[in-house]
Amino acid sequence: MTEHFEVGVIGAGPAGLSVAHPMQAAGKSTVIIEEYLWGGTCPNYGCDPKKVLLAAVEAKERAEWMKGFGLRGHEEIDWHALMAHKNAYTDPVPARKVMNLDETGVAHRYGHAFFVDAHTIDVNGQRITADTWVIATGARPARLTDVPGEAYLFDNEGFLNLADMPDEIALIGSGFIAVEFANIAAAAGAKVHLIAHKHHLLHEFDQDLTQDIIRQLEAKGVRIEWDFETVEVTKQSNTEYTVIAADGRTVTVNRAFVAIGRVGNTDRLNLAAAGVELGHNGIKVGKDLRTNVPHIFAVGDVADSPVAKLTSTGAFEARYVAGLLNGTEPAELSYPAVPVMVYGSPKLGTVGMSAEEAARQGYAVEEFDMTNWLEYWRLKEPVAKAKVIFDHEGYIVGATVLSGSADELINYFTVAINTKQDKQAIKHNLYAYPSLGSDMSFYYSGSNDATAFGGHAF
Ligand SMILES: Cc1cc2nc3c(=O)[nH]c(=O)nc-3n(C[C@H](O)[C@H](O)[C@H](O)COP(=O)(O)OP(=O)(O)OC[C@H]3O[C@@H](n4cnc5c(N)ncnc54)[C@H](O)[C@@H]3O)c2cc1C
Ligand SMILES: NC(=O)c1ccc[n+]([C@@H]2O[C@H](COP(=O)([O-])OP(=O)(O)OC[C@H]3O[C@@H](n4cnc5c(N)ncnc54)[C@H](O)[C@@H]3O)[C@@H](O)[C@H]2O)c1
Repeated sequence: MTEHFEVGVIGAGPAGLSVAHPMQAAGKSTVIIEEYLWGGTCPNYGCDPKKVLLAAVEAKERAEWMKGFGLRGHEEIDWHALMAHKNAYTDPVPARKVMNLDETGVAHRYGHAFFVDAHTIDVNGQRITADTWVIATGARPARLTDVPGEAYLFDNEGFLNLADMPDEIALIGSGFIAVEFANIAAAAGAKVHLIAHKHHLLHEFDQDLTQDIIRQLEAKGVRIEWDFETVEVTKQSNTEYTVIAADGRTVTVNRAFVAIGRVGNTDRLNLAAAGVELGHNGIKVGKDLRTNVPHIFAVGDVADSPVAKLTSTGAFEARYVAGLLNGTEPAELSYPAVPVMVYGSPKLGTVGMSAEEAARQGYAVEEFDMTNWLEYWRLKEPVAKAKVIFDHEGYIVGATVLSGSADELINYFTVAINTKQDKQAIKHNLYAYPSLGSDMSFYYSGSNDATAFGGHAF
């Protein structure tokens, strides 16, 4: 028997769920299909568990800064207890997502979905038709090709579920995941080798500020293997693996992980049966996130859309498609400024125009050290820097922030960009005092006394 719905969604990650719920709420019969963990990458084996683990790393680091300023002793990460804390967050996620679907009345089917024709999919041999399909199948870790022994490598899911932190690990990659996991593993006491195949880390970020990230990683004992092209991985035992480079260098560890980017889950959808075309980086979509087949949309990591592949952007795209289908969104999606964060120690956040692009456009780049701001000074935080870009009219158009609270501060700059604020506008906002917001406001008021260890000259 074939079931029919007005809207069908493939993939129950942040993007799929963010389109399914509002469609059902608008009275459209909606079904969502998931083949693995309800909730998808972010809450199960991505952003959220990573940030839960980071809680202990941040607490340990903050305690270290305060040594001699009111704290003494030595903090150690108890990986088993930390994992239990993480599992207390992740274990209930899939069941909770299903409960939410039941509460809002979205039908859900468990299994692998693939197209039979442009209106029909197959799940476990059952046929489902829908007037509108939304593909939200996300992405999976890219793997090294033509590397013997590659299958010995774990990925992000393996790392975020490690029952024990091995004594020595290798992270192959030099992007978000490699840097974030290197920081967590090093704080948990592992000897970490970060294997970069070129001579840079986080190449899409401000390369001046990434030097601080490199210094901080090295200070924590992370060994960065530059220009290391992995050609083979060998297994000596269940707890000993060797990663071999083209130039003969070797790194022997207890566990090695791969984090070299992600590829969209497009290959097992039988897209040809639906006539859906691929772009360079996922499913080809127009400015309304419609594929070349008018009743099929793609959102989130799987869509070849012009933004960073993040939970925030995926959910934003999904809400847009729901709004478009419900008649509340315009025919073209326009994205606000997208803040992008690397959750290392320190954290690195960026939004809007980069300093490099600003130099090309002749825009003003204001660079400043924030360690004297009260919020940073009281914590004895060693590194806190920012670069803020102003256009010719004085409006903020970009910012990059490096500090333990960069994830919060970048949000202020994101709002400043989206609401077209200049220095004057920031000064005219009232923020809770003392807080990062008030520090920022004082900075722009010119009343921050940079020479007096964070004391504000009122
Ligand atoms: C380690 C890690 C850390 C991250 N940290 C952050 C962060 O801090 N901040 C941030 O914004 N982003 C972060 N991300 C990125 C974020 O997780 C993704 O951008 C986000 O999950 C994308 O959502 P999505 O719904 O498009 O895809 P996904 O979350 O991947 O969901 C897609 C779902 O579709 C299912 N599926 C696939 N194919 C089929 C099929 N044929 N049939 C049925 N179901 C199918 C999958 O099983 C999956 O559950 C991180 C990613 C990783 C890996
Ligand atoms: N904080 C966050 O928002 C966050 C955190 C983690 C992941 N993510 C998302 O997940 C995606 C995947 O993260 P990622 O770190 O795997 O990818 P990435 O795209 O951030 O970085 C991949 C890195 O691997 C390197 N690389 C490519 N091929 C290689 C090879 N053969 N050997 C060694 N290095 C190689 C690349 O030069 C690049 O620096 C991110 O792009 C992002 O969309 C976001």
